[in-house]
Amino acid sequence: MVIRRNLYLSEELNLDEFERLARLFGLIAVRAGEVVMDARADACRPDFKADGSPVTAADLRADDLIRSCLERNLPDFPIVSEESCSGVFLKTAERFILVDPLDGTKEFIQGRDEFTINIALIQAGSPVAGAVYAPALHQLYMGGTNAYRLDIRANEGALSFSKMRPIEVRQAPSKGRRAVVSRSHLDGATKAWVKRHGITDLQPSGSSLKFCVVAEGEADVYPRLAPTMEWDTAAGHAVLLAAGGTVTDLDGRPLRYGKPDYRSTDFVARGAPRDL
Ligand SMILES: Nc1ncnc2c1ncn2[C@@H]1O[C@H](COP(=O)(O)O)[C@@H](OP(=O)(O)O)[C@H]1O
Ligand SMILES: [Mg+2]
Repeated sequence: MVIRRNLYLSEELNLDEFERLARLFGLIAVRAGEVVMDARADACRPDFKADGSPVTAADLRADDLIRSCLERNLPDFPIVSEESCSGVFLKTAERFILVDPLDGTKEFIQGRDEFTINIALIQAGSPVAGAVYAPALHQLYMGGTNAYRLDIRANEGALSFSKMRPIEVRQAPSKGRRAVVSRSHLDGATKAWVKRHGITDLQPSGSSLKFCVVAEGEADVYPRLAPTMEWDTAAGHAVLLAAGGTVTDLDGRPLRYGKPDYRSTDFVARGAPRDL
């Protein structure tokens, strides 16, 4: 798939800026997904970063591609990416782009399909546009003003945005609520939170897909009382906001971006259950 220069600036003029950005991020994420899938054979030989987390050739190749596409299309936007984070804290940037070129690296290495490419725009500390793409599942989620899912056929030459469908959170049932939880990082505090709220229906999932599951009304809540980085959550957060959900810290304040070291706090992502 070819991404034309300045697609963001020249096309889709009838869309508002956040919708155009979400689509541009979707296009770039799908292109990066091809790179990740091509590198899947090397996934069983990861390297390890200084913090002990795994990194594969796929992470690095996708990161290169995403950065070069973003720099061509949005030259004025600073980029913070998991794999090429310069360590410079962009506190003064009103707008910046957060990238996780491969989220769910553990799932990727283990041969599972729940891994994603994530690109989001942060404006004044909030995610205002984002795309999450799961290449092994062929599922693209985009959130700007509205949220959409687009299922991609293998070897599709060009993305057809006319086939995307709007998604929104569901009204939580009074009984039988479902929580989506981390498959690889399900910790004791999150288990206790779920138990305290009387939820027994747990859906394990890898990567930022957890936000998308809530955004499309397949689950009611995603509690995360374990560490994440801002690039893990920004794109999924944008999709969920656009679908009508919320993401707050444990005191109920909206989760914000642009913190020192890009470390997130614990959070709860919700569809529509205001009492959870
Ligand atoms: N101790 C830790 N500190 C910071 N982030 C952590 C962490 N342990 C896990 N994570 C984050 O949690 C993400 C995966 O969460 P999950 O397993 O729920 O999908 C990882 O993303 P990557 O897979 O991109 O490294 C990683 O960034
Ligand atoms: Mg990640």
